[in-house]
Amino acid sequence: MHLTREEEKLYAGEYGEALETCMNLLVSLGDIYGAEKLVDISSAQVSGVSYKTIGEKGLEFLKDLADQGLKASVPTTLNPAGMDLIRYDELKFPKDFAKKQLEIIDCFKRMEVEISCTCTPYLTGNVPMFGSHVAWAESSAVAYVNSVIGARTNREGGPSALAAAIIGKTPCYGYHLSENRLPTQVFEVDMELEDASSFYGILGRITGRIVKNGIPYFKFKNCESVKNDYLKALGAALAASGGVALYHVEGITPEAKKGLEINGLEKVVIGKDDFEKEYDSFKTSEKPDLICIGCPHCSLDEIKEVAEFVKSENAKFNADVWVCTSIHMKSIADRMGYTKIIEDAGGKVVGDTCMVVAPIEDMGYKNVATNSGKAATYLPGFCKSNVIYGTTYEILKKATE
Ligand SMILES: C[C@@](O)(CCOP(=O)(O)O)CC(=O)O
Ligand code: SF4
Repeated sequence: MHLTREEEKLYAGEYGEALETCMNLLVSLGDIYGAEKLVDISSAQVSGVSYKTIGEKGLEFLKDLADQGLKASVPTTLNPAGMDLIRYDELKFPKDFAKKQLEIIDCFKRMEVEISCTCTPYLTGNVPMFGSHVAWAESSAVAYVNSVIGARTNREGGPSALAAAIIGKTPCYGYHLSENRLPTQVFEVDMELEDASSFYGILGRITGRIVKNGIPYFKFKNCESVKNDYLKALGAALAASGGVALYHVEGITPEAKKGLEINGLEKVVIGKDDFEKEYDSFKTSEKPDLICIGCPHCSLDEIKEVAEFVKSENAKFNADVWVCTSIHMKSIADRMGYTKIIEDAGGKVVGDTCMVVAPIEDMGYKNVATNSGKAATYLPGFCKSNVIYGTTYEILKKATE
């Protein structure tokens, strides 16, 4: 890989061992994947924040970097933590877990990483420009920023995104190069799109399994009903059930709008039967003990939908309801009165964390209802939960029965 003189110095340890370690990680990755050079990034999104997912080893690694005085050199946001960083006691997060989680957060703070703790940084100020290079971790955020925004990132892991944030560069290979951003398979959705993010979660689960780590190109019938929140749900499910980092939607996503060659690609038609089969796989008589909305983290509109459910149904929840979001979005929901409506009905607007990275299995939750295709894919493995799947309305309704 070609390095500039300055990069060579970093690599040779002339600016200290800590920066050398970061540089080493980036150059090794670049060498493995055949990058010719490093490229400047305009932002980073770092994952690997929950004590549940990184454990003691991860905490020690972060402490070591922070102790050596390393700092992010580009705007850098952070993935969800394992708990609400304000209300962890009230929400009954285990005390020793909370202590460790706060230590992790302290490390990131010292490294000047924004303690945003959200997987939807593109809703809270980390919005790269079309075509710009970034180093993002968190598979749903990667899918969104590549596909909906048209910025360029590989599916980074926590350490490589952090190293890129510190150096301000990432190895230029994979999705950073135009020739690797072309569709590999066409999916024609041969039915009217439903006006629900759970529909897109199912679509993402089905097509993700087929396309694996390729680049799907979607053809939809009634594109006008597609909202950003639905693309957020689609990308998240695609990235969880397959290894997708980028997808295109005809007439909607920016690179598809500029025109992409799809002649000669294999075409798969997805219809009602496929959806029914997938919904059937979740049929269960279990009653949920936790109902979770917000994977990926809720937009303001999605929080409003829950508040409107409460108002129109005059709802009182008799199971725990978590509406997971960023503290940015929560503070607007507080102002708009949505939080009060939801919490007066017995729900909680939970900041900074989610049902997957929180230690819900240690908090006594077994049967978890979700409207997210991604959460439905990860809950059994990450949290040993049984999954109940449905639209926002359907799963909230279960909390009132
Ligand atoms: C499951 C996931 O959304 C959250 C866990 O990630 P982490 O703990 O931030 O590494 C990660 C991912 O899909 O990239
Ligand atoms: S599991 Fe879902 S809510 Fe949690 S960090 Fe990943 S996308 Fe966000």
